[in-house]
Amino acid sequence: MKPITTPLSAPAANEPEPSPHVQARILAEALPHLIRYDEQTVVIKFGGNAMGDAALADAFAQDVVYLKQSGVNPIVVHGGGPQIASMLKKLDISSDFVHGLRVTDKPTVEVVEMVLSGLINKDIVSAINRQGGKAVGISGKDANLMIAKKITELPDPESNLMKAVDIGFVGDPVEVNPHIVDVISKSDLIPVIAPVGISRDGETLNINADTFASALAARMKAKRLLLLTDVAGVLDRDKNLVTQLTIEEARQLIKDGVISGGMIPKIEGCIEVVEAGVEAVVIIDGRVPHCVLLELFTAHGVGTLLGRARRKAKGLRE
Ligand SMILES: Nc1ncnc2c1ncn2[C@@H]1O[C@H](COP(=O)(O)OP(=O)(O)O)[C@@H](O)[C@H]1O
Ligand SMILES: CC(=O)N[C@@H](CCC(=O)OP(=O)(O)O)C(=O)O
Repeated sequence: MKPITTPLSAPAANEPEPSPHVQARILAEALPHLIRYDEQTVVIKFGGNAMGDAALADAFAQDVVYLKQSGVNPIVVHGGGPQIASMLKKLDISSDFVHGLRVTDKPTVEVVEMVLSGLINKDIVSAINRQGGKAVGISGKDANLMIAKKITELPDPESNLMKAVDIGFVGDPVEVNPHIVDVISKSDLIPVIAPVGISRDGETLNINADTFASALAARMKAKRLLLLTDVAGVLDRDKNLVTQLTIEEARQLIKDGVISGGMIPKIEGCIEVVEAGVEAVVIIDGRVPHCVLLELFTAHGVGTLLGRARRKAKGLRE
């Protein structure tokens, strides 16, 4: 694991505009990346923390439209943890987390669905459409996209052995039917998906958005899965950014407690995705404007890469 000390940060407000010649060169330099991702599926998970800032959310929407216009096939899965938390607070409903997952009773799952499939989904759809795209919002319930089963056991933090739990209406994907996503994205439309699933007996289940995006990316054999979050990437014990992780190193960081909270389902999802044959998953810093374009269309990576693709040198990707 090689820490880097200078992750790419947001540009300064007074940064000078590049000259037209430089702009043209930048476009020309993007060409090999455009060819590489032509007609490839890229699943992008837009985390609830990453969507807090309106300017950043607009930059994200612009990146998604840019990808679609460039011949890439972007599929957006969104989170909304902080937004669910603030709605629950308004309604005076308390909420706990176990192993990075929200304990979800019946009233909570109703709020989760309203916030994710209603408010947030339509906000993102509108943001993409404002940038000239044509987004369509769905959830894992539509056309049985994400069939899930209630989680009944989780690793015990002390023994690391699986232990029976009851965390309510929280689901783990068991069957992914991406037909509806294929139909939408084969046209000029961009699918935007809320991470709500359905059980075989018709119960609504709250699914962690990283887990949802990972299951979809794995099933669709996506070229890349990008997970946007509110940190520079995975941080080691000394809070340095880890630019690249193997599956074994990732598992060890969870066991050692260096990876905790919401980073656990992210990393567990990443491991499954890479094992399912997706070339690479990247956890990227959603606080950096245009982080999606930076990651895909420049040689500068912006987070932690887990997968088969290797970085050439510090901060750079092959
Ligand atoms: N080793 C780690 N490196 C980076 N972040 C970590 C680590 N361990 C725990 N975290 C936490 O995981 C959070 C990201 O997960 P989460 O809150 O679910 O974000 P999102 O809403 O973007 O999915 C970080 O803000 C950080 O608090
Ligand atoms: C089971 C579970 O924890 N579900 C999540 C779903 C939203 C989510 O994952 O949002 P972020 O990506 O913004 O964290 C929750 O209720 O918060």
